[in-house]
Amino acid sequence: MLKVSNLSVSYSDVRVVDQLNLTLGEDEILMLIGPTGCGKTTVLRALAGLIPIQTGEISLSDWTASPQKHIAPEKRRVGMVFQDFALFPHLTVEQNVCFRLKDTTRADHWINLLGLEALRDAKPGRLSGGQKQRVALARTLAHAPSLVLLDEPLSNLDAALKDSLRWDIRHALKMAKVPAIWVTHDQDEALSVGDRIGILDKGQISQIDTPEQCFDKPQNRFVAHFLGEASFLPGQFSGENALTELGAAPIRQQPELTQGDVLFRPDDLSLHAVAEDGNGRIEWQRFEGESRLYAVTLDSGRLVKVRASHENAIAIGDRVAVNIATTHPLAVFG
Ligand SMILES: Nc1ncnc2c1ncn2[C@@H]1O[C@H](COP(=O)(O)OP(=O)(O)OP(=O)(O)O)[C@@H](O)[C@H]1O
Repeated sequence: MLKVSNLSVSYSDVRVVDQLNLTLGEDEILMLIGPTGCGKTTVLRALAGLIPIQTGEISLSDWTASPQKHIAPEKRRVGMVFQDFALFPHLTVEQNVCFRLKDTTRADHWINLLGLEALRDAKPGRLSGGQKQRVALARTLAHAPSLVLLDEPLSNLDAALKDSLRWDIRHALKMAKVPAIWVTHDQDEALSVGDRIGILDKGQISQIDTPEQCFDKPQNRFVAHFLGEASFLPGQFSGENALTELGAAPIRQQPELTQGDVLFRPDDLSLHAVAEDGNGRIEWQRFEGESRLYAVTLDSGRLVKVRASHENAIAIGDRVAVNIATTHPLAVFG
């Protein structure tokens, strides 16, 4: 189990990670997500022992590191997978995976499991991006790490490959029964692949929870905005209901609040075109394949985003009626 308490890291005098706490279960996958420059890679580098830490403790199975007690990277049993694969170009797939291994049984297991058998003798230059990343993962897992850190492992791959490889990586990590922290910029990846998500903001964890909780019950507006499209409408609260300009909405009760903003995800609203009346006008639309995302400027001047079927094509500038479609309680903020 990984336990990180009060971890702070600075570059020169600038604090980049600030009093970070987290605990990871035995085979848990934590997705670390946050705006550019918020400190995600720095957290990984600190856990791997590649940079000194200023406060706190990191402990994993049989070691504990602190500012006073640095543990060398090679003593930590932490495996890293990078976006640029970091393979040795002059070595074959097998030699890359077995690099510095005395017992290669485990290497054979991962070469097999990650579908690399036919490529054993190939050099990295001949491999596709997805194959290279499988080799990098096989090499990491063959060394029986106690923790795996993945820094945007899929960001150099095309969309179709990303989608299948993310599940292969998850499956392999679960088979290896090893905890992992996986940094990504991709919100869909974070929501779908992780057991939990940690949303980092300026070096601090803003929320750490299951994907469902982070999406449905964001702790603050930053998290609400960061994980998917978010529109806010002011409302008067009464028990489990809010009265908004679009009518009554079911809300998650917050007894201390009598008014505030209601969070609407694009699927919480519906819209249809109207010849006249209605309550808004299409500002822009984004075709998403199976669906369309519309931005509607309501007559109040507020903007809401609504997802509709791809068949439902409405022109920019057209009048629409927007309604509350959800029956599940929505998050509210004071
Ligand atoms: N070696 C370094 N020396 C000084 N400052 C650094 C160093 N590495 C990173 N930083 C700064 O620390 C902050 C956090 O960087 P970090 O790479 O951890 O962010 P990140 O969340 O991984 O960003 P991104 O999503 O863009 O990869 C940034 O402001 C960055 O400029």
